[in-house]
Amino acid sequence: MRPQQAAYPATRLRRTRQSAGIRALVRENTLELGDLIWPVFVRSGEGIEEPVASMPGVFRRSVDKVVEAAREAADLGIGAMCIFPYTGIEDRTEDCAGAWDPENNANRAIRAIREAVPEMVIMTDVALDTYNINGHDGFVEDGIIVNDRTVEALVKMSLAQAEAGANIIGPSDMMDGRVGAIRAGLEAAGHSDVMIMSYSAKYASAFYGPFRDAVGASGALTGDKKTYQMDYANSDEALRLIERDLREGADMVMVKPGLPYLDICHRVKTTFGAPTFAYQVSGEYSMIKAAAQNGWIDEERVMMESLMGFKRAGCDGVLTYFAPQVARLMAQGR
Ligand SMILES: NCc1[nH]cc(CCC(=O)O)c1CC(=O)O
Repeated sequence: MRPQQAAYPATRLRRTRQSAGIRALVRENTLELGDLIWPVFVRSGEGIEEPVASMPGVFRRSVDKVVEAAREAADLGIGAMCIFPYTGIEDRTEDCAGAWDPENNANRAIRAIREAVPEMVIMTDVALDTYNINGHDGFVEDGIIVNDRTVEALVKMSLAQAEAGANIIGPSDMMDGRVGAIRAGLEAAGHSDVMIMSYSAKYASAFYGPFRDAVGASGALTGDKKTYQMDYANSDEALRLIERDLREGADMVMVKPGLPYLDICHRVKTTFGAPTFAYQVSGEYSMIKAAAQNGWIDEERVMMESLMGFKRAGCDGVLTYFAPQVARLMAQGR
């Protein structure tokens, strides 16, 4: 589409910017609470809300506190949450068996939220890094990340989450063939309504640093994730990954990180027209928080502007740690 317009002064583009009411009439995009998914961190214990040092305003909560937070979030109008477990180094193993334990902290949280806040949409994270002794998303044999044995484990992990009551399974591991295998596993187990949001175009990014602190992976991780997460110099490859995952049965796809990858979001949405999400990751959140704490930027305005950027790029929704803050701002009618 090419806009047709008369020459100045017949066209003065400032006319449609002259007042708040006019600007509202011609506004092209909107941001609603229904677009947001709130990532939360769950840990063991009771009555615990432990701040994550590198993510101001973000906590690791015990299951009872996650349920409380879910209730408050729902009352504020947040419709979806994504559950990430924190695992200390003492509970990490080479065989990652905690990942498919029905009683792990993530699955206990899913069950408790499903019970206490039945309307909440619950998304999960599927990858071995939060249970792995070495912090990697797949099994490591002789220093190599092994694909197919990892995929079998990811299917078991997904099934345990679906059993616990998850609505959306979120494979974030970047192994090949996992979406198809998880879909087949869900169908065979009678979970045909459980959805998959694939972290399809997930880049090997330094913006995940604070998250790895939050889940206890920073100390554990040996090396980097470049043999499975994407090279940030590539974008055609992102489209191939998205197409592959849609063909394997992904209901929704995700680009991650967010702000430095809006070009990818736009290409994905215009190419495939599938439900497209971006993850505004921990490092993006912490950068905004840190600059605001220094008094260098206006936190609320930068938060809203960054989130609208995702909508403008074509995203249907965003995973963001800002979700409760956005909800409180909107509750004040701002
Ligand atoms: N599979 C793990 C996973 N799932 C979500 C994030 C990052 C989220 C964030 O930074 O906010 C990561 C980290 C990683 O791949 O190392």
